[in-house]
This record gives sequence, structure tokens and C-alpha cells, in this order.
Amino acid sequence: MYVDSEVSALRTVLLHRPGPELARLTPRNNDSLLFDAIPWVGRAQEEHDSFAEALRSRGVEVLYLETLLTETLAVTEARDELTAGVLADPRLGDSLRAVVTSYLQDLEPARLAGVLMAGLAHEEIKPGAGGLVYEMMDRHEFVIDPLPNLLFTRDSSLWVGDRVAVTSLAMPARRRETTITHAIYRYHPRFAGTDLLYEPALEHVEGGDVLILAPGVLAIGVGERTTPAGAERLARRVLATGLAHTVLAVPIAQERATMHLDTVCTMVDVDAVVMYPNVAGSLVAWTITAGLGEELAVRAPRPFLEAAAEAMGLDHLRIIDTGLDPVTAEREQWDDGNNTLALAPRLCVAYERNVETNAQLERAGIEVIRISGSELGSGRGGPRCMSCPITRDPLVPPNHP
Ligand SMILES: NC(=O)NCCC[C@H](N)C(=O)O
Repeated sequence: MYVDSEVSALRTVLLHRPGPELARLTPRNNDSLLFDAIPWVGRAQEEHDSFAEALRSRGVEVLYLETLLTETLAVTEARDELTAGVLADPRLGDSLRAVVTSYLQDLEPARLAGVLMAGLAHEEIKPGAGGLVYEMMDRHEFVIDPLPNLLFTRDSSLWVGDRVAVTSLAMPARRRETTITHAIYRYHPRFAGTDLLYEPALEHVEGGDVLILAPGVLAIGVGERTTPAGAERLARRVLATGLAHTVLAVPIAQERATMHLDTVCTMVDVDAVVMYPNVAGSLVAWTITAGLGEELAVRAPRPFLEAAAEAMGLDHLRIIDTGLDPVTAEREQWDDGNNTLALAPRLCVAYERNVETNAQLERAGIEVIRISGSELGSGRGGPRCMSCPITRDPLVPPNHP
């Protein structure tokens, strides 16, 4: 388990094949559950299977969150912790909590994993069994909320070097996702002994905001999801552990279209990014390095490209922009044209629908593996959002200063 860049050969990745949690989405709840449409579940699964197959065919080991969660639930402490997390919901009240407790107790690990991911609908509990709270609930309400955004494994954890950061998700609809990743990384035998770099109780940081520009150099988007305090906390931790020498804090507009830094910028080569042209010129970065003692040294904002190139030890960072005219660029940015997943330098996965952006990438010498995402994209996330790299080949040997 080791990740020190965005682009070196991808060896192991964590994905989540979308399942019954997507079938919970309705026109009444899709906004609060952070989807822009109601996906066709079967087609979303087919699209996701093709994505996973594209990765496997290039030698990438694909781990599925559902499998890891089921295996984790075989560990008693993990099972207790995850069920306690659900039962702590103050909306339940004592009577309904007692009913849900006994419902969950009877489930074997695969079924329990299913409920933790897809939630529990009102009609799945016996009528009258949960007292006043149950009776007064709307029949469309969930006793346990579903987690349709598990699909976007990028956001709920991220690896830096040999450590994993379990993030702190900002949106209420996603918070419970990190109870799952937190349990997997602490209790699953595959990850035993891994040091945690970050925990969900800390200030908000989401994985889509964190780019490892080069070994030792992180960019952290600060906007709708990651707060300045979250960026500062993560910076402090990576600098203190020697996992990074420089962190760039990059403000992004607090809008849905640019919810994470990786919606406007992803890396496709050791010295190249694909970037939304409508922000390319205006993006800035604060440069953070270790100061005296516990202090951080913070340098005033400069153009992002300049600060990034300097921290990465490059003369300049190449930009490949998305689309030639502002309207095409805006359309393709919305459909995650900038959200590519690099499998190796100059080799990336992208949604096929972003025709202009992909053509631009190819003109710049980047090989593009196109996947369909008409249904997957309704959650507003592309190939990078849907993947959490666990192992990439090192760009430098692990203990390099
Ligand atoms: N890194 C990303 O940009 N992830 C996409 C997350 C989409 C999800 N529907 C959300 O709003 O959080």
C-alpha cells in the first residue's frame, strides 16, 4: 500500500460497484442525496463493470468496498462499532432503536453490509413494531439512510505514502460513509497495522480535494467540501510525518459544479494537468511548509500553476485545457471532463461523452481509455471520483527524503 503521485503505474484501487442504494433515489430525495437525476441502476452497474474491466485489463487489482466491508463485519469489534454508529442516530428514539437493534443482530455479514450501504426503508420494519417514532414517520422516510455516494470512493479515504487518511465528509448525506472506511482500514486483515493519517472526527477534508502533485507535494482544494481548517490540519499532519514538504491550499468556488479540486484539475503526466480553462488563469495557491517548532510557514497566494511548478521542481506545469470554446468547456467540465484517472503517465481513463476534452488530451499525447458514464455521471463524478488508489508504483523509493 503506497501512493506518492497521481500518475505512476496504478496497481491496486478501491471501487464501489453501485447497488441497491442507488434504487433508493427518488425525485423527492435525489437533491439531498446529492444526485442530479435518478439513475437506471442496471445500466449504471454495466457502466461500472466496464470501468472495472478497463482497469483490470491494464493490470490493476480492483478491490470492492462491499467485499471488504463484508469481510470486516466478520470481526466482532467492527460489527459492534458499525451497528452502534447506525443506532446512535438520535432520530430513532428508544422503541424504534430496540427494534432496529434486534433486526441488525440477526443479519449475517453480507446482509448487514447490504443494510449499512443501502439503508433501511420504513416498510422493511414490521408495522407498529417501533412505537411512536415509527408510527409518526412518513412512509418515504428511511429508518437507516442509504449511501448512494459510496460510488465515489475517492472522497471517503485517501492514501499518502504508506498511510491512509480517513476523511471528514462535509455533507450530511455522506457522513456515514467514513464509518465504513474507518472500520475497513482498522479491522480488515489486509490493512492491519496501517497508520491513520486523518480521522473522520477532524475538520472537513474530502479526498476529491487532495491531489498528490509529486512525491512530497500536495494540493488541497478549499471550497464547498474541504474547509480552511481541514486543509490546515491535513497539511500539519503530512508535514509533521515527513510525507510532504510542501502543501498548496487552493481556493475553489463554493458551487456544485466545482465541489472538489478534482472537478477542475487532474494530472495526466508527471508534469501535466487537464484543467478547466475558465478557472486556469485565476486559480491561486497559498504555499504551506514546516515552520519553527509546531508552526506552519504560510506564503501569500500566487498563481496556482507557478506555485505548483516551483514546489514540484519543474520549470512549468503543462496545462491541457478542456474544449476550445467556453460553452463546450463548461458543458464538459459539468460532465467531469477534467476528472480523469491516470493509470500511468500519459494514460488515463475518461468519460467518452467529453469529446472535445478527450480530443485535446490525445492531441497532447495522452492516451485516453473511454468509458461510458451516462448513468454513473448522474451523481456528478467521473473516473477519478469513482476510484481510490491504494497502491501505485513509487515515483521515488518509499524512504527517499
Ligand atoms: N471527487 C468528486 O468530485 N466526487 C464526486 C462526488 C459526487 C457526490 N454526488 C457528491 O456530491 O459528493
